[in-house]
Amino acid sequence: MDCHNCNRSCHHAGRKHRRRFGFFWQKARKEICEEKLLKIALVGSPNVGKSMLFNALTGAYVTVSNYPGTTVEVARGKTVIHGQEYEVIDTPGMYSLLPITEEEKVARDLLLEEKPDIVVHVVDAKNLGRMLTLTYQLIEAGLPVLLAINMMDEAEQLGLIIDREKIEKELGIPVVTMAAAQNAGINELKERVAEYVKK
Ligand SMILES: Nc1nc2c(ncn2[C@@H]2O[C@H](COP(=O)(O)OP(=O)(O)OP(=O)(O)O)[C@@H](O)[C@H]2O)c(=O)[nH]1
Ligand SMILES: [Mg+2]
Repeated sequence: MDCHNCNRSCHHAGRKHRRRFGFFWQKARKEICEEKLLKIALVGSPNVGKSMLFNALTGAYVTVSNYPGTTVEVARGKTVIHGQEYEVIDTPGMYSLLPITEEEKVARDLLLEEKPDIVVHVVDAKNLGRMLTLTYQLIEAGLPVLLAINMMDEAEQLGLIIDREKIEKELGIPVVTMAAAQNAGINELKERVAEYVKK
């Protein structure tokens, strides 16, 4: 049975509520399901650390399937932030919202069709300037974007200075710095995601 609010066959459409509401279950379920599975999509160029961030967020319960009609694999998992469950989608690498490769087309279609509650644009801190082009495209497309500047460990080794607050002001979206390979900045990212979806 699918839940009316979040369109999935889920635990809030399950036995617990049915037992509680008994005969009136069918009528009542629309009102009682306040919980909604929110979606986080991880997007960005190839090799920036999307899958590493995906693994850090989701842990063990992950499903991988081909995007319909393609050979491109999309991984989905779950994470919980402050008691709220989120589906996390690891999208194939994309350079632009105007797709050239099949991977880019899948990533673009996923964003348009799945309407994520938050789009985390993962970028490589060492190539920030070049990668911000996609950030602007995502913002212009009206998507709820959060910028995650990854590989800060390598950027720091190179002596690069990244002014997170300044970038945040200029872009007008939340910006976090992180090093997914070292599990650094993951909690900060989660906090900012929670803040963003609350608004
Ligand atoms: N030094 C460093 N390496 C990282 C970090 N995050 C990811 N990597 C490395 O970068 C490489 C690419 O990471 P992935 O997570 O596979 O990148 P991706 O964005 O999923 O790449 P595609 O799936 O090809 O689009 C791997 O070798 C990771 O170990 C980081 O914060 N610091
Ligand atoms: Mg990947």
